[in-house]
Amino acid sequence: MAGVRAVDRRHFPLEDIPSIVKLFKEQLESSSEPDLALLSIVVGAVENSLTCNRSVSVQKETDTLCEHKLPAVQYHITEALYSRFHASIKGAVDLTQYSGSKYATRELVKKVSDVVWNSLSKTYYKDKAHLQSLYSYLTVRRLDCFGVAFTVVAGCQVLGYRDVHLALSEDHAWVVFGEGGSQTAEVTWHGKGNEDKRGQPVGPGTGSRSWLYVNGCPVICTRPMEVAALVSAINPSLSATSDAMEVALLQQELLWLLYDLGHLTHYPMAIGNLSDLEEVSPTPGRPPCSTLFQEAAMSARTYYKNQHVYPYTYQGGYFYRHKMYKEAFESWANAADVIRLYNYSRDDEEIYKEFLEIANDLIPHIMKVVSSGHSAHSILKDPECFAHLIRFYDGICQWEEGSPTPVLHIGWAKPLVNTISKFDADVRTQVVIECRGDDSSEGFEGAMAEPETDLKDDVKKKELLDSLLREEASCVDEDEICNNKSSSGKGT
Ligand SMILES: CC1(C)CN=C(N2CCN(c3ncnc4sc(CCF)cc34)CC2)S1
Repeated sequence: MAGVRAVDRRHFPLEDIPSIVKLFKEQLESSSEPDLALLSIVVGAVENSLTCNRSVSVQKETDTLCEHKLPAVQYHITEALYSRFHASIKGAVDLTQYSGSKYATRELVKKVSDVVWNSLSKTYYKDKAHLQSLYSYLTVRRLDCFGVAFTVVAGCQVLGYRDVHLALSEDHAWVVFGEGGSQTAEVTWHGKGNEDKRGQPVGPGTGSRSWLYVNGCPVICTRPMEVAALVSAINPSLSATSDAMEVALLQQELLWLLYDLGHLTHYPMAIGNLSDLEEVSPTPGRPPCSTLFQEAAMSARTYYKNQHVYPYTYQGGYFYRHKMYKEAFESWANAADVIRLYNYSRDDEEIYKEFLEIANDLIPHIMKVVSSGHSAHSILKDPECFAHLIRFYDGICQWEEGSPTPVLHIGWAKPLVNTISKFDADVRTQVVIECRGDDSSEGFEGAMAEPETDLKDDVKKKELLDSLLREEASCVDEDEICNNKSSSGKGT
């Protein structure tokens, strides 16, 4: 039985960001484990008070830079919620039922998941914001899918199990437990209308090569990384168009604390979250966000066999917003090099939407913007840009190959053909796209190499490309293609 860790009164009331950072620092540097329940209740209380049922006009008045006063987090509220969580978990789980082993069993993990699951309010909108913390769970009995997984891990910590940890893919969360974290268990739901698999090991997901389980390379959290997950999950959004600045600043400060303590090194998405915050309001003396986006990508390559997509879409989005279009193409091509060896399955909608937006919204927008200019340095005359785009589209085509669910449809073909046909033949023929043979594992590693742009023709790929252009020409305005071709001096 874990001793009930008294909430340390000394820190309260928490009235500003430095006092909350100090609480987190002490928890992270104390000898025993950081207390997930305590920290989640505290940041959930701050987030709730600053984002829920607040008129934006009020927000404007208090947004002066000098005062970062937060609505005070009182000791007695925190202590009451903390005790309520301890009592509900310990009251519902009779530990004498679960052998004397210091390791959790599947039955124990499932029991904690059931206690959380069955205590949630019956009907609520699961995708709403601000449902990720223990504050939400303990006050309104509402949690999102990540929140359920996090609360199960916090519950197991209350029961004294130090082996139960959060496992994170880019769109799902589950737990590992047992000696060496060798066992896995689903503890929450995923997506809409899917039967939950709670209690089952993370099974065929990895076999079916679906992105949802990142091909066996999830982020396996330590306790401090679970703190990083709860901090990453802080949601400063006040509305679809505005954020509560104090909540964003709190999240940024806490992420820097975790970064400095080394707890983000193996957590690419948390580094990406910090980079996004730094892009909006850079912290003096800290690395630029462009460096942080690169660190996130390096973390995914170093620790997760480059099987994560988001580090490259974080980076591509940054370059796009800063009109660094060639760099954006390269990041998106790197993202496609990740997805190409997955098979698209029904659980992968989130990443499908990500690639759809890049291919059919962001790239067409770039093409429109650069087509108006006539600079000699235009990306339309740059063979490396063309190479990045081909690598991007080819990665999506290969993603579809062998998948149970189709990816491409006519809606993809029009923007694709429009984009490619913006590059003149004399630019296209400067690009070599070497086929990396059939060994997908070799091809996979190779995919990370820079695309060859030697000035040699690769007949096979070029024929494929031209046939694609010809074939799809019927669906795009004939004249437009012909005009483009005639301007490049080369008919089909
Ligand atoms: C490039 C982007 C579209 C920008 N934000 C992105 N994300 C925001 C933050 N995200 C995350 N950030 C930290 N940790 C986690 S764990 C997880 C799976 C559900 F548990 C998601 C996620 C998800 C991805 S990807």
